[in-house]
Amino acid sequence: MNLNFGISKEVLVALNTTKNIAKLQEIGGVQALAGLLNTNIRTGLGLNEKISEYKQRSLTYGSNTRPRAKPKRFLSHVLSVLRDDMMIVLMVRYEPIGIYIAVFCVTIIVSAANWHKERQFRFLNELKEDVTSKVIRNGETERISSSHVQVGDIIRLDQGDMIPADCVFIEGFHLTIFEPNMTGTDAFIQKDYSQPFLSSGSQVVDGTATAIVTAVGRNTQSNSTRVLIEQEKVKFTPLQIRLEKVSRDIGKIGIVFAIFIFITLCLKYIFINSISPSEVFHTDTFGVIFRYLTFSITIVVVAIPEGLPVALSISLSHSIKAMLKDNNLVRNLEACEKMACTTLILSDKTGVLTTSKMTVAEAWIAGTKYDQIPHPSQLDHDVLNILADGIAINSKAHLGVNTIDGTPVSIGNKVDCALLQMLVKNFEIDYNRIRAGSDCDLVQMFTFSPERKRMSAVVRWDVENQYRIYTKGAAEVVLELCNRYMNHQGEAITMQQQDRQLMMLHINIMSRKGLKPLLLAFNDFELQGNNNFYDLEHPPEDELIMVGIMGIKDPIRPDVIEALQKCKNASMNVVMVTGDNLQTAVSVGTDAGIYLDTDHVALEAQQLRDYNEQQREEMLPRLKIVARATPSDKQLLVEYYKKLKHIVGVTGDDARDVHALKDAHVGLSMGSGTDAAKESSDIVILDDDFSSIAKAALWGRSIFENVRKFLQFQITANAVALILTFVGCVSDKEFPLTASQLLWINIIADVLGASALATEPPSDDLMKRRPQFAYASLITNTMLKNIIAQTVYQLTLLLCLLFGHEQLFGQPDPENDWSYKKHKNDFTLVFNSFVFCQLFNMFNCRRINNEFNIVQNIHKSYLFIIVWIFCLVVQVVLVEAGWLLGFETTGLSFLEWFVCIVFGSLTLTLGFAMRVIPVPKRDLLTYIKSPKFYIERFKRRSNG
Ligand SMILES: Nc1ncnc2c1ncn2[C@@H]1O[C@H](COP(=O)(O)OP(=O)(O)OP(=O)(O)O)[C@@H](O)[C@H]1O
Ligand SMILES: [Ca+2]
Repeated sequence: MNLNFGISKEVLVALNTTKNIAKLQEIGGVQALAGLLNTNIRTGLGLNEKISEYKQRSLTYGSNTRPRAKPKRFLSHVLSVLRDDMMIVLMVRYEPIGIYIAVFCVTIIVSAANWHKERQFRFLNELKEDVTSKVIRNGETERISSSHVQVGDIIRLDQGDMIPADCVFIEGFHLTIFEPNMTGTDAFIQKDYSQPFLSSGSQVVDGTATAIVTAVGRNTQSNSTRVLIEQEKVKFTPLQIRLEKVSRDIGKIGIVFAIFIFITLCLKYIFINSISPSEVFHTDTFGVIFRYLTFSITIVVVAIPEGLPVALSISLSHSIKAMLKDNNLVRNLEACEKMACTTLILSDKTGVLTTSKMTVAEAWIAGTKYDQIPHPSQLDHDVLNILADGIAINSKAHLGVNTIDGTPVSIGNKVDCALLQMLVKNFEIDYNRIRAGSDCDLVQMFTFSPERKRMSAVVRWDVENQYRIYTKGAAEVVLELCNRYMNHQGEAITMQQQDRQLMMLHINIMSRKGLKPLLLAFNDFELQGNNNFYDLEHPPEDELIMVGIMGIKDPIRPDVIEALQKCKNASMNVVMVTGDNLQTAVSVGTDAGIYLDTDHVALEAQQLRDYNEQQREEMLPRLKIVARATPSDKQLLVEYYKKLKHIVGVTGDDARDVHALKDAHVGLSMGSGTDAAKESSDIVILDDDFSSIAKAALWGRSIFENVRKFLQFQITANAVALILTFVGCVSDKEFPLTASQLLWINIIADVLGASALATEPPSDDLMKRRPQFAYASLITNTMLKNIIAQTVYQLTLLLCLLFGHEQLFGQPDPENDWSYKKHKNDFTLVFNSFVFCQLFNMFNCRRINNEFNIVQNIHKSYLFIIVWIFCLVVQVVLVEAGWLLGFETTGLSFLEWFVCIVFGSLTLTLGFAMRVIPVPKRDLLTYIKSPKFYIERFKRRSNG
């Protein structure tokens, strides 16, 4: 027990973990609980709660931050790179200083890349956990960061909110929460006095409530288990897994090469020096053999494309950062890759395709149609009052001002905000006065749901047992519930068949203009025997009196048309799924450019549900618009399209969209949407804009593209280096490239190449292609063509230099040629030409789809330029002054430098020539199956 509070942390924690109501009652219920926690269930933490007391609170009960693993420090990254066994082997041996420099460079660069990557993802994690909560403090509702929520805080929960900490229900209407369960059985649960315990991390799906916080941070039930789970799972994206495999396969080839080279070298040594078996273990021989071993290991290091996973990581983290600039917050790494493969997007209309800046454009009020909002003097007093009361009371929205810059902000449902705006601006009525007024004893609220497409509020009159219900909602739905309408004088008139038809006509006219027709109605009724309204399950929404229809305009976003066109070019289908009626949807869809051709289909969700499977399959490819849809329809659509082998992206903002968001390959939630939706999504579209989705696809595609660019570069360099070394070893040249040179080449081919090519900004051409097939070969035919051509060219060239050096340049004259120092000159020439070939080929690899402009957008690839210049400078230093560092090079003459540069730049010419040679469409590498496949097939054949 402590001094300030009447209840200990342990008791509170136990209360929520055991969900023990008896225990709560023993304490004396929530009211008493609040007392023990020095708080008030209506006004929240009090004024006298000074800063020191807030501190005392968090000292006693903890703070609401999620426990997390400590970030790895740079040094531990360095150590984990050094732990790489092969590096150690290279270091223990006495070697010229050059090798240490090389090892040092690799270590630092790889560690830096890993460290940077981890920081990036950590930053993202922080962003994605940045959730706010509404608390009542000093009687005012405040929005604070969830991490500042304290035990004893009274929090306000509305549809879509995330519950920030464990808490106990105080009061509310129809609170339904979605509790993600550790056992995987997620469930919707009704919460009230009988089930008052709310666990942190749950989402409010329906209703509203206030609750008192009882446990925060690591003391909450979900967090104590979550930490364990988070520590366990190291999740790789599918592409990462594939690249690991590619990397391993290439590594295996390298090992085979290395073993072969090792044996060849040893045998050659033994033969040439005709060493007898007894002399093999002689120290001299042993030293030589050990040197061969180190060399072979170097070959393995070169062969293993360590840069490949690094390239992907760099590309991923680079893309994620760039996507954030484009207002896409990536919550799940895998989503970036999947965005590249997405073939279909199920998009909401409101807010995504439209601006969601809603206004009332037209109205039908009490029997008269107005082409714009009427002046209040045009309306009967009673009519105006009922209209205003209905709008003010039957809504949870607010029009506020931004405290910082004074701009107006609207909080809550956008339709409701549009109506409030009309009250304030056109009718000059203060909705807050109505809400606070004596007429407004709100006893029950039936919040809006996309299924019911309407909402209602019930108020009690001063007169006993007299109540009034205000209902508003989708016009044709609420019209069904009305049997009377108000006329111009404010009298309730029974609705005849022809009246109803006329109303429908008005609704249709508004819809065809792309407006959302919203019907407002009310009814007075009596409820006998002091019935408790909290128990009322179904709202008394029948026999309503219709007051008016508001045509609400929601303009299309200006850049959406272009973005939709981009998706079309990229063969990404867009299907609009909306809760609006069919006519409104078709009108908006046509304007946006979704629904154009005669074979496009627009239908209501009900129709879709009624179709049989065959009808559906026939219609789905042409489907463009689904109207009157509920979140569960969205989920169904995801399922249908997945069956048709589509990679489906789905947008969602409502708490009820969580299932669709989770089921889809890529769940895209809206920045303005509910926390629940965000929590279940893979990408948060911060600005809600559809064009950001198109950009996400572009970045996703660019990841594949960049990995491929690097792959082409790396494989060429590897193949040439390995074959060259191999030929050198079996011939009389022994080591055409020394171990330190090979390591430098390794740095270029791996880490530097990865940094240069994996951070390339995407070109717009990417969005002119079909979506990436998720399991398409990573090496396309075009790449294969380039790899083979370059390898053949470079090898021919280098072997000519290696074996024909003297024929080409003549016998070096020791007196004139200052650079002639050792016989190693010809090796230096080979080394230098090799590096120059790679440097020029790096340009070729910038564009791997036969594009001719290989310097396109080069000014934006700043890392490419930096890396390239860095390589160039280091190379010149290594060649001209490398011997100082023990790098086993000699300087080159001007002629030799010229030759290296010309030979290197010829790779560009070759690259251009290759671009015109056509290749078959189907990836050749897909024909090559793993040995397992052939074994299986052989078994099948021999069996059948
Ligand atoms: N606050 C509200 N009060 C009453 N009725 C509403 C309200 N908001 C929307 N409606 C009605 O319910 C219908 C369906 O709304 P729903 O939220 O399902 O779709 P939406 O969000 O408008 O469209 P989308 O699915 O494209 O985002 C709307 O067409 C409108 O007529
Ligand atoms: Ca390597």
